[in-house]
Amino acid sequence: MLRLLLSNYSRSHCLLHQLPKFQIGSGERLKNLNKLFGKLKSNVTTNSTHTAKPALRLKTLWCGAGALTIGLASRNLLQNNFRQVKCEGNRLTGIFQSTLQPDDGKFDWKRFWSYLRPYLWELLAAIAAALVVAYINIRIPSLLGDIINVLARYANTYVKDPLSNSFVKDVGKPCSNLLSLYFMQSGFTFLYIYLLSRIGEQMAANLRQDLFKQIIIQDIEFFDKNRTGELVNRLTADVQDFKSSVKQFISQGLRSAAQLLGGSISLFLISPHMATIALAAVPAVVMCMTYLGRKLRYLSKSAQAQSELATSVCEEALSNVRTVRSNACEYREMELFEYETNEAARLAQELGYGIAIFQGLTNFFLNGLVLSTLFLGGHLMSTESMSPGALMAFLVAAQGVQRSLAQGSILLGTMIRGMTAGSRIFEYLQIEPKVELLRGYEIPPERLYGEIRFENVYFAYPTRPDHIVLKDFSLILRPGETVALVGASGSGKSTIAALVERFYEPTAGNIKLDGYKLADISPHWLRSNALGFIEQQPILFATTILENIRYGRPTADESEIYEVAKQSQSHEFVSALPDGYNTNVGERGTQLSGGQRQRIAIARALLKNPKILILDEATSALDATSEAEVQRALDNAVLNRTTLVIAHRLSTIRNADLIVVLDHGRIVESGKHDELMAKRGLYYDLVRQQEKHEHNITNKGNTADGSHNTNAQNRSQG
Ligand SMILES: Nc1ncnc2c1ncn2[C@@H]1O[C@H](COP(=O)(O)OP(=O)(O)OP(=O)(O)O)[C@@H](O)[C@H]1O
Repeated sequence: MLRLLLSNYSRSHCLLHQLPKFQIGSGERLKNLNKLFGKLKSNVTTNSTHTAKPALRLKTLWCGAGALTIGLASRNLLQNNFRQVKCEGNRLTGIFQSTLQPDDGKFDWKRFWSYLRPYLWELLAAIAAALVVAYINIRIPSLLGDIINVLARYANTYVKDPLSNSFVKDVGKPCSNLLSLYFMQSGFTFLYIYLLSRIGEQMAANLRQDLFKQIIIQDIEFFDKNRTGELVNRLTADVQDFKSSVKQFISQGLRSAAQLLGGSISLFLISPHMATIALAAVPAVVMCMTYLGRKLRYLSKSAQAQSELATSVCEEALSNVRTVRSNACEYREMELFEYETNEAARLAQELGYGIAIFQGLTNFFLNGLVLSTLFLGGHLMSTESMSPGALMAFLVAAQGVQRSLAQGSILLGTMIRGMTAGSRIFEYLQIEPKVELLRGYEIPPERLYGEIRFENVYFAYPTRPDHIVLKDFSLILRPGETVALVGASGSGKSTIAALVERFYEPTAGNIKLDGYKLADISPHWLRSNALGFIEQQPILFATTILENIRYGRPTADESEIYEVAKQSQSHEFVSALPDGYNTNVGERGTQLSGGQRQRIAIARALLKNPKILILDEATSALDATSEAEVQRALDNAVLNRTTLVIAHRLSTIRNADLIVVLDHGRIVESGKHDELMAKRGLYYDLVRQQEKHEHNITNKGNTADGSHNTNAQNRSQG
């Protein structure tokens, strides 16, 4: 689908207005990624220990917290080993380690700030409102105390006439004060929650848009390496997690921080001596908690990566449901999904255990604080350095501090989740494509002839740099000529087409279009103006036929669309459909036959009126009748265009001006059809095989319907 998108105009055209905003540190990021991929390549065993190791270290730390931790450690170790065994022999073999990436990057605060900065005033207003609410919360107990004091005064008094009684007067003032505080509290609560939700939603939308932009402009190499499910997960679940954590952290964090500050000041005002002793232990506790927090962040990242893997299993199975069904693999997919989700749940539980232990330790520290206050305060009371009332007030204030600290430890869990999700989003935002879509020349229409030259091209796919696919490949495609590439499977035919499309860059040598190096030409211009690409199995979008054709050139009007539909032999069958051009083709075009999809794809390519056409085995997946129809469409399409045909069938080869026979990325023979037939080389063998194959198809056709429609006859009818 992405290749289609790149080779067409419309969606990439929209990118003109959405160029990446962030270009910082891409080199370093790529280096890190390369390192990471290098590591991941090593072997499954290393990876298994790699994921298990930090978890083990964390567990060693937890040992102090009791036997529960030891049980957990051994259980997890067993499960990690089990996972390695279980992954062998299923379609995820070798994949899970690539998603469980080590915690390499720190949270990018600078980037986070760049998303927050546009909403600075709203944020400041939200902070101010939250602080007012926190202040009101501190004030409310003392006003409640005033009311209780009045009530206590009248507790034993018999009131004859409640209205004439001074009680109403006495209680009226604190009550009206409290009421106005309640009003203010609800007003400011509304304000800060509303503002924070606005900021959160806008930030999330910006993040999603930037992430999508950044992903869709990546080189094809990026998509070879990353699974669609993973990418979609980052765009959805991670952005969602990040947004809710930021909102929660700011709103609750502000309240707790304000209360913590207010409480601590009260503690110092009541007894500076005891407050100093109580708070002396805080730095050690903070250090310990920070260490634990870092470990929890690693666990959180693994849990999120695993949940991403589970999503991609489900996404892949659902989007390829026909393949699943035809291989009767529903139950296998269920098992696989169950296994992956259980694994995600296990890791999330492990994180939950970590957070629970963290909070348990926090509570222990806080309770210890109360106990030592009592102990110390009692001692001070015994020496008459402190009154019982002051001790009581200190304890109440200490409890307020305790509550906000306990809340803080819960918030730490939220922060860890949010930072993990954020760093996973920022990780992709930083990757810059090697080939920029809009950078480069645009050849003026009057100088565009459509000559393609390969000059001593060497190429290896970035994912397999050691496997050289093209070796010293040179070829000229003259304007208006049709060149057919033939050769055994894996000989490099599709690779040549991909290089013309600039899906990849040659490792060495040059490819030129009308004398201009392809590397210097804008890939966006090239694909939207000069090249038309028709794949073996074209993919349509889940929209109408009209819009699918228009995808080739969004500015085209309906008459132009009907014209190319006629040229591609689509008009007749489309007009016969109940909704005509407004027929929805279903997901990936499944509601049309293979041949119909192919003809719509040809129409789409013709709408660009490209000088160069690339046909990647455009008819090889079709039956004889569809092939004849598509062939007629192609015969129209190639007229006056430079055409590169990746051929498996003799029909296309016979019409070609030049046939090039490839073997392991090298040209072994080339010439016209008859010349090659005469030479009896590799090409001859290929032709023999194909003639035999076509003969079999013809015989089958005869037996099935009694007709004598050979491929050749079909073509001649066309
Ligand atoms: N995206 C990719 N990443 C890594 N290697 C690839 C990729 N695509 C193809 N290859 C490898 O490159 C070689 C050439 O593949 P290519 O698809 O060009 O062959 P082909 O001649 O078109 O084959 P077929 O006729 O079967 O389609 C093969 O060894 C293949 O495994």
